[in-house]
Amino acid sequence: MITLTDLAYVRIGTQDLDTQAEFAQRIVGLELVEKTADTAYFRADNRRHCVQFVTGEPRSLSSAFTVADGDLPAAADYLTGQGIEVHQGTADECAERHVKEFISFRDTGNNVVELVSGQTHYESRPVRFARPAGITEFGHLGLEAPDVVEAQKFWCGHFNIQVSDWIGTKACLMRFDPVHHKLAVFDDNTGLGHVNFQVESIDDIMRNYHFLQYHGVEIVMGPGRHPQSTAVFLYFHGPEDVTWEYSFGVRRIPEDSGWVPRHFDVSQPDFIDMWKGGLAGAGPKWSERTL
Ligand SMILES: O=C/C=C/C(C(=O)O)=C(/O)C(=O)O
Ligand SMILES: [Fe+2]
Repeated sequence: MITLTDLAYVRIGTQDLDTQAEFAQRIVGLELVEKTADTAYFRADNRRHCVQFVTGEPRSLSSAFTVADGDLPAAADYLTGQGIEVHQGTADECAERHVKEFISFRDTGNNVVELVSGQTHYESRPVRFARPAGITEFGHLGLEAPDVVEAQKFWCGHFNIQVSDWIGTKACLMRFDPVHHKLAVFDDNTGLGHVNFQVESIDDIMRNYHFLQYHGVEIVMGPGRHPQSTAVFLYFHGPEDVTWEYSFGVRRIPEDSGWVPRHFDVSQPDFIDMWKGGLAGAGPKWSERTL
């Protein structure tokens, strides 16, 4: 069993680094920490960076979690013993990621996952956000997998991960600390579902909504409120199909709470947005009535 301590970063390939970098700053509001000819790093909290774009094929490259210093060799042995192929990060790869050490492997959705130790943090320097989106931290990652049940067994079987909630068998929201979920797996082929940032208030959600609308950014969903985590959310599309999310007010589940995962019924109109609860049994549309 491997103990995850935090989320570390996500690495995303891009065919248009400049556009991604401009969107991440001007629209998402992140701090650009460093940009070279083929990579750009973005900061949202004390981590030196949590998002890295890398020139190449536009797809998710890897998602990373932190383990305690000294835990990586045992983690590598454990995964190898389970028949999972493990790559040991080289010195150059570690330098590129700004970590002391990392290993990588593939999950059941064929997503590359990295376990890192010694991620560089800037504990005292405030984040120089490119705009006041209200971001407080890198919140969670949504990954895709063709079989969510199999993915859940993988994550809960090998890591200190527990299920917080199920959305049919279409999604599983999982935690490894009191936050309702830092990892969500969605039913799809493979790849990155979305990148979440927590924001400070519900006002930030609404201000960001108007800001995104003003800029003609495609809103995927929201503003709404997830019944699972009770977070108020706003999802939007960036270049090359990257989905971003702001959310506020994620539920915390204390370790001794005896939490039992709930199963949300995907046939209900409010299954992922409790503000749609009023649609249940709403009948024919008033606007479409025949006089
Ligand atoms: O599709 C459901 C999403 C639920 C939540 C939540 O409860 O906050 C997410 O943010 C997520 O899974 O990403
Ligand atoms: Fe989310």
